[in-house]
Amino acid sequence: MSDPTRPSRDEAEAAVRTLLRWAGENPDREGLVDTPKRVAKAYQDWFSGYALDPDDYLARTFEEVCGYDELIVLRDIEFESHCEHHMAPIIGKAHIGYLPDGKVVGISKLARVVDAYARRFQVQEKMTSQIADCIQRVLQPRGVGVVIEGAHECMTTRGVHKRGVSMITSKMLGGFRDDARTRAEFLQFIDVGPGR
Ligand SMILES: Nc1nc2c(ncn2[C@@H]2O[C@H](COP(=O)(O)OP(=O)(O)OP(=O)(O)O)[C@@H](O)[C@H]2O)c(=O)[nH]1
Ligand SMILES: [Zn+2]
Repeated sequence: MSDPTRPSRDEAEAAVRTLLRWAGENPDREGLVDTPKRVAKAYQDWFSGYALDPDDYLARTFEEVCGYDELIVLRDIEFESHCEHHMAPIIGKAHIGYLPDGKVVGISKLARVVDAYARRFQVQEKMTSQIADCIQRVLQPRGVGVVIEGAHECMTTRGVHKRGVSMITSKMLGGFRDDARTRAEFLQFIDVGPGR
């Protein structure tokens, strides 16, 4: 059911015109006349995650894996998100590991879970937790580890103006939290950081 409090597309486009005027522009000049429409369309893309239920991606599992019970790692999952404080891009990579408990998921589904959370307004810590909690809740593996490396444009193109800074966050659950060897093996597999 659609949310009756949600603004219409016309209202969203009018808000973009207001911002353009506030920046000192004339939204009626040729180059800008279609910009509110383009921005609304871009928002539908950047924030498409609100319409998705990430749990759905993990519903289909496979059990014919000949008893495979070791670490499964998907590293370097690129994502694009936006920080909820400044609405500025966060560009980065997520790395996910889990210890299966009798069933596995198609690996693309882990990347889909990342996107479903990334395409929202985010704080990196929250996104890291959301991804790990979703995998734990739905797949119920023996453990999950999520590490995210993000570059925050609110720190590079404005404010403190620091380039080349990465924020690294991690969330470890189950065996990844309790067993130092599992955690170490995961971190060795993903080998986070430049120069690897
Ligand atoms: N912990 C955390 N902080 C973030 C994230 N994205 C942006 N921030 C920070 O959120 C903070 C918001 O601080 P405020 O003081 O309210 O905002 P501000 O005046 O624009 O701060 P400056 O960025 O320092 O100019 C800033 O320090 C940002 O660097 C994130 O994902 N996690
Ligand atoms: Zn920010």
